[in-house]
Amino acid sequence: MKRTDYISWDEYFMGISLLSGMRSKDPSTQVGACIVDMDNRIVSIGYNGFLNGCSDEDFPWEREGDFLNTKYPYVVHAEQNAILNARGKNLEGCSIYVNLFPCHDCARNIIQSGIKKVYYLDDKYKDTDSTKASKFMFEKAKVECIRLKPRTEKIEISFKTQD
Ligand SMILES: Nc1nc(=O)n([C@H]2C[C@H](O)[C@@H](COP(=O)(O)O)O2)cc1CO
Ligand SMILES: [Zn+2]
Repeated sequence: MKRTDYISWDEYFMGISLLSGMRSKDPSTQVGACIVDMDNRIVSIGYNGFLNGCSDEDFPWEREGDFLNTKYPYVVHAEQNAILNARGKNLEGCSIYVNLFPCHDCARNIIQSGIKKVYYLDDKYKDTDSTKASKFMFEKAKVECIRLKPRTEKIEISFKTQD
């Protein structure tokens, strides 16, 4: 008889986003994104971090202070990294799973890339103009935004072996 406690597609893809976000070195917010095609194949993955080929040590993780001394001008968002990691593959009709609602900059890129669905978990910046602009653009561009309501709060993975 087949197992009944297997994880759903949504839990699987959001789980992969969360696991990817665990690679992030951002001390305050870790974000992961997973792009999936219409056949439930993973096309690309990303998380928020500094620039390829540059030492992380050269950039600040500060949230406050002079703009140039904060992370904000330098950090590449998870969604943006996922889109760019696809290396130009056609993303038309794909979905993106991201554990935090996309900012306005990522929203523009998501729309322009052809992604048609955004699955998200957290909306902690919902009162910001950036998120309001994202929602306005997604609505105009007919990109569907779906807040996932997971069945469980936690999924555990184990590296334990049986030998
Ligand atoms: N959707 C998102 N994807 C992301 O990758 N990020 C990243 C950018 C920063 O590294 C961090 C937000 O930092 P903070 O302002 O919560 O300390 O998360 C942020 C958002 C929120 O719009
Ligand atoms: Zn963003």
